[in-house]
Amino acid sequence: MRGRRYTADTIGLLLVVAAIITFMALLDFTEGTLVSVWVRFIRTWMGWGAFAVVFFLGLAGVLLILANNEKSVAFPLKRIIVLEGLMFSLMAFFSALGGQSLQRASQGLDGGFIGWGLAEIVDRFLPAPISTILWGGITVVLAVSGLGLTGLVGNLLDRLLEDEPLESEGQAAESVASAPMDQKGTPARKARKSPEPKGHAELKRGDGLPPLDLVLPDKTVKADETNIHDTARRIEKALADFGIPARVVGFRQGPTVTQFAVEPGFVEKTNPDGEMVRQKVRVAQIANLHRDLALALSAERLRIEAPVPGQAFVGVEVPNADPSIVRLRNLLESRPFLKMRSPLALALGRDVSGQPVVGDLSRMPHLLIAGTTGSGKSVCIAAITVCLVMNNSPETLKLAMLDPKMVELVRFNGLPHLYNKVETEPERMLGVLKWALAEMDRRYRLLEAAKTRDIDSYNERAARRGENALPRVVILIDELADLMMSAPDQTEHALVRLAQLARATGIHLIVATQRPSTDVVTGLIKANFPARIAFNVASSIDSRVILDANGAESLLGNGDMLFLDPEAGTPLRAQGVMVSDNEIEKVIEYWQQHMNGEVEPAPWEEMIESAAQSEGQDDLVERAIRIVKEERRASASMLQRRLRVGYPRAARLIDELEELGVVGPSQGGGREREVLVSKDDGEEQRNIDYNEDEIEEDPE
Ligand SMILES: Nc1ncnc2c1ncn2[C@@H]1O[C@H](COP(=O)(O)OP(=O)(O)OP(=O)(O)O)[C@@H](O)[C@H]1O
Repeated sequence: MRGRRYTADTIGLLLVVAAIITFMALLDFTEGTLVSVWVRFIRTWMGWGAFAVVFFLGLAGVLLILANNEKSVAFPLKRIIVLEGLMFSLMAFFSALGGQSLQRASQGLDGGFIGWGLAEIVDRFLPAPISTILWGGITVVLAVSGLGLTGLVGNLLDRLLEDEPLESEGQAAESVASAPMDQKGTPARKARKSPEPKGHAELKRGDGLPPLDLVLPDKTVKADETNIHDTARRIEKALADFGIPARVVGFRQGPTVTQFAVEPGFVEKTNPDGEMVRQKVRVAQIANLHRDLALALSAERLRIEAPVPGQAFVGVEVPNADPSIVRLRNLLESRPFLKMRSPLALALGRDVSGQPVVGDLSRMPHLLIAGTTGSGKSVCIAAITVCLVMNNSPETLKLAMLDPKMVELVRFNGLPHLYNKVETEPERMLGVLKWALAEMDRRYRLLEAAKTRDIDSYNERAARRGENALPRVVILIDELADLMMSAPDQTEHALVRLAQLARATGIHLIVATQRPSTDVVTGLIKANFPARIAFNVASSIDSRVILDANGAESLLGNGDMLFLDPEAGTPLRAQGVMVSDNEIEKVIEYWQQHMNGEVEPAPWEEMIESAAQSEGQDDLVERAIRIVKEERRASASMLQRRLRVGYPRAARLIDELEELGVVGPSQGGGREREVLVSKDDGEEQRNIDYNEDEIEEDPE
């Protein structure tokens, strides 16, 4: 590895030296047997184009050295093609200008033999001076396109090369093999690594962002074809033993599971008229056999996707004997990730074929994560955080982290993106949510004053006018249950209101819980968090609470997840990204070195202080919410009476309820306010779930 690195550096250096020597020899500053032969050769064939050779040699050398030292400069193929074209058209143009003389070409003048040949071809159809003007025109267009990379040709090539696969990278991704199988279940062609893109990373990453080598790359894992072949045979046999003819027609291997494509066969039945008819096996028959298949394959757990969306087969997902770890670096460089072109692009993991699973937080626009203890939630939140801070500076992205578990997220203390430090006490966390609501309102007022629709247009306008842009804010909560236990109504209403309205103002929520019960993930919360990640859960009931579908109970833990993208509709199985403490430290260190790191007091400090001053207030708010829900009307005087508080306090409470979205705005004239939440919010959901509890856990 090290040897290869030095070789590349040496070749790069030799190319640069060759460029310098050639340049000097072209100007007659140096000579030598070899050098003279070389210079005569390029002068004769390329004429003055020989200077372009110097340029290309030098450029190739510099790019090679930079790329080898992780500082690769984006140099797209289209630019190379345009520059090459420019070189040839220049040579033809020189030749045409020089009167298209073969004698001059042989003396190493004009465009040399090549330039003369090109000019001669065109001259046959378009005699001078038209051909000269034509070559001049082509040269100008290519020069503008190649050097400025705008132009017609650049765009045209853009289109032509749109589907060109990016060069595959040195450090290949996790094993991402897939192959069809022949009749006997043998892989019909060698499993191959799918090309993992690279090369456009630097182009898309903004200036001043941390280098990608701060985070780890994937390790290459080869598909074990013998094992796969064997498992395919056992799946077919197990199904046949239950009277289900089916064929394994392919497989896709991901980091933790291999998905076998099972094509249902036909069974022969006698119809009432005594005739034999062929009937296709129903997918449900295969899906119902997941336990028997797990037994036959001696697999701990097995998930059946029946059918695989958009495919004509059933997917049987068998755990890999040797699961591999998904790392962040290759995902950050991958084409699907870069293609999102979003500052809030999230690299979540790799699917069952090893392809990157990515999502755009600004479109989700909030994310709910659930899973039992030890299933991978905290690792997921840490990976998301690292992914976000690898792509955003502390000026453009702010994070608020709430971690009642006090162990997982505190590792991020000191990160300049973080407001103050990770909050670990429930009372302070409530303060953060209240601040977020106030910040959202403040931002709406700013957007309104600037007559802009959302944070993007606001920031564009601010940039044009040289004003301060608004940073995006991501609030990460590592355990919702604690907050919901201490102040259920306030937490729910704050989360719901933020989830409903905060998107346009650039505030996003990422909320995790290990208790996907309906008193934590209430119906209202669920309805407002359409993007969800389910890690392994205890039962199919929990799985339905999170995903509205079974499946998460069959996951393997350790970052094995189902990602429900609101735009896709069906949950996608993936292995989550893992980031190590070391990677987190490096990224924090990078940002600390690049920012003048004064930790400002948290913006919610004031709110927390004022809350502390009026002790017991939270309790009062909770009671007020309950009362307006019951009474279906709300006014300060009613709260004054029911809560036995003074009028000013009751009026403040009504304002707080309005802020929380529980009651509508003042209608004037002392009229009662509209109650915006139904009495059954939360309750309704609880009832549904009691009913769901009655559903048999396994429909089998
Ligand atoms: N993406 C992953 N890849 C590999 N291993 C993982 C991954 N995610 C989690 N693990 C393993 O699972 C362990 C537990 O993960 P994590 O701490 O994220 O669980 P959790 O769901 O947050 O649990 P708790 O709710 O108890 O905090 C990790 O220490 C790690 O060993």
